[in-house]
Amino acid sequence: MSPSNSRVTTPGAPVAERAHTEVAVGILIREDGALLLSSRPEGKPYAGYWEFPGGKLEAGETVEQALRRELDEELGVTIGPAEVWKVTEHDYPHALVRLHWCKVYQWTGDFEMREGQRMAWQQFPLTVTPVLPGAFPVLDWLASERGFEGAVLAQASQG
Ligand SMILES: Nc1nc2c([nH]c(=O)n2[C@@H]2O[C@H](COP(=O)(O)OP(=O)(O)OP(=O)(O)O)[C@@H](O)[C@H]2O)c(=O)[nH]1
Repeated sequence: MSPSNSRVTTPGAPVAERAHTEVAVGILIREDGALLLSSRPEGKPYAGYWEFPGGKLEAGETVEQALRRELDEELGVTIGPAEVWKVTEHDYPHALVRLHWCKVYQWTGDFEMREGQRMAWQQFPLTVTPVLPGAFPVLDWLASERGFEGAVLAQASQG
């Protein structure tokens, strides 16, 4: 389930054509393996779509710093160590994004949806809908790591 405008890339690869927007994304994984998804707040492109929490890097930030700041701003939690696991790109009409995906197993604080978004802990198949297309490749990798072979989105959430 990888749409043609999504692709895997190599960190540090040369950039051609449109400039990329660099994005840090956190895959928060609970002890039972559940994954945290949140909905995009009103006023943003793709408002209401479900995504992994994160946001754009600011000037001078590393991916880990940006992720720590975004998760504090959006969810009110302080994350433990976060290392980049995968890098993908997605070409949206509004932006060409490069997504730096980090798995996060430790955090402190109570979840607070500070931007009016919703959150859901999800196992495969995901039941939230719709999901941002830029997240599809990573969902496939996470599912295959777990030996989950069915559709990653439950029937009702496939669009
Ligand atoms: N956080 C997040 N962003 C994703 C995912 N998949 C994906 O394609 N994106 C894209 O990455 C970009 C993230 O930008 P954003 O608008 O959420 O970032 P931000 O919070 O810094 O926004 P702002 O400061 O402009 O308000 C968007 O273009 C979004 O469509 C995902 O799973 N999580």
